[in-house]
Amino acid sequence: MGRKFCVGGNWKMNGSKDSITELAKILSAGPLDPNTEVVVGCPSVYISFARGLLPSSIGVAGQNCYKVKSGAFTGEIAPSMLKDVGADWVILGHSERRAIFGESDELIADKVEFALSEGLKVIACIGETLQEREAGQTEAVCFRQTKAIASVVKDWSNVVIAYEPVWAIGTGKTATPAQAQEVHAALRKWFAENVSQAVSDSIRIQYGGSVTAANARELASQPDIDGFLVGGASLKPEFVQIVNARQ
Ligand SMILES: O=C(CO)COP(=O)(O)O
Repeated sequence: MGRKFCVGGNWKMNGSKDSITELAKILSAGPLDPNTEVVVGCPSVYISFARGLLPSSIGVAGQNCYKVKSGAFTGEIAPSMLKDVGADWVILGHSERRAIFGESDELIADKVEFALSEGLKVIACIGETLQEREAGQTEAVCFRQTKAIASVVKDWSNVVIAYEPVWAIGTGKTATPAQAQEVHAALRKWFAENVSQAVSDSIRIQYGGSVTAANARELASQPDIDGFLVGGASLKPEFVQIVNARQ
């Protein structure tokens, strides 16, 4: 269908100059499948440093940003600042932002809208908790989160959706390829019915949650999985194999 496979690494609050230097060497050596778009989500204080070491083919993302240009918002970072230090993407709405920092659908939508308007590309994260899955609410939760994001997006070409079931994040409990495919297909149908067939056909939907070199190939073979958002394994040499999962 012509959707370019897109693999993101989300380093979360990990790393140092030393470890980023090592990782950049590994990613530079690759080789990385040229048919896969690669982005790494870097702690904001290291973006400039990482950008200087990574090959230009790898995009760099912030892991959060605020919803306005500048001002009295102690501790916050503006999209223009991320761009200024070398990021071209931002990850927004990660479940850790939602759960630990109390970010609402509405705040995330405001951030997505502003980041896009400032010229950043956005990886927008959604996903249900275990409790929600067990209560049969997986689709309802994912659709509600997606709807909030969709309400502010006009041009979808700079948006990637990351479906990350919260129960699979950092737990070693990966969704099975069938479980992930089921939600990805449901999301694509949601886009066809609520946005447009063209966006449904072109939007890239990543899977995230305990992706490793060992499970990436089978997940990548699913028709509606267009890439990954990788946490723990993105800090390791196996990230190269995950990037190359479609080869
Ligand atoms: O949250 C994630 C990526 O954003 C997934 O994390 P893990 O790959 O460590 O489970």
